[in-house]
Amino acid sequence: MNRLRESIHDAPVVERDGYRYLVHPVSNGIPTLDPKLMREVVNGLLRLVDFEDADVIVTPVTMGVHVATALSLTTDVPLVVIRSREYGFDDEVPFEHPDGEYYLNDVTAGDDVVVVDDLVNTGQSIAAIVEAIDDVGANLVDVACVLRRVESRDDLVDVDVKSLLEVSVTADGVDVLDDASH
Ligand SMILES: O=P(O)(O)OC[C@H]1O[C@H](OP(=O)(O)OP(=O)(O)O)[C@H](O)[C@@H]1O
Ligand SMILES: Nc1ncnc2[nH]cnc12
Repeated sequence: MNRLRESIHDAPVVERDGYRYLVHPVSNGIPTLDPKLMREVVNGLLRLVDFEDADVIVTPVTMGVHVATALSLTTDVPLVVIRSREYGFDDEVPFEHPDGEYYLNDVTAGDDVVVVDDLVNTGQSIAAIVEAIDDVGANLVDVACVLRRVESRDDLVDVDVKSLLEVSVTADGVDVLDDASH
């Protein structure tokens, strides 16, 4: 059974400032995240992403962390979380993110990096992260997310993002466009 696809149809949609927000266990932490769904997500991403030679998995706060943690536990690839708080370490790299200033730590030149997030919509967040990783001289191996909203796909500049499920959130509900999760 494809739990991820089913979970999309069960997910509530709330409207916030004219933006349709899909409330999904993976991308919001509510409704309750079933471990079986999480396992399916992890197994799907393991098939999609090349972790073989990765030195580090990078994810931004907040809702990419549990996905990246599960992948780190499964692959033994260490994890770095991009924070919105400054720690002041020597190699800390501040960068502009759509949500304000973010900080990349512990990724250095030559590292092979896999970027993971729960959801990509406009791609602006991912684009900022990829630029920061490029600026420190690290190599981008793969960028992957669980859910890809396609409404704003055209805003995404020059970043190849793999996703388990492409979804469209319309006034009539949520459509699944492409499913790579099984
Ligand atoms: O492709 P974009 O349009 O840039 O949007 C994608 C970002 O939005 C979500 O984070 P959100 O801002 O909801 O923050 P959160 O993870 O702290 O909930 C998601 O986790 C991505 O990081
Ligand atoms: N966490 C999220 N859930 C649903 N839609 C989103 N669009 C951007 N972030 C989102």
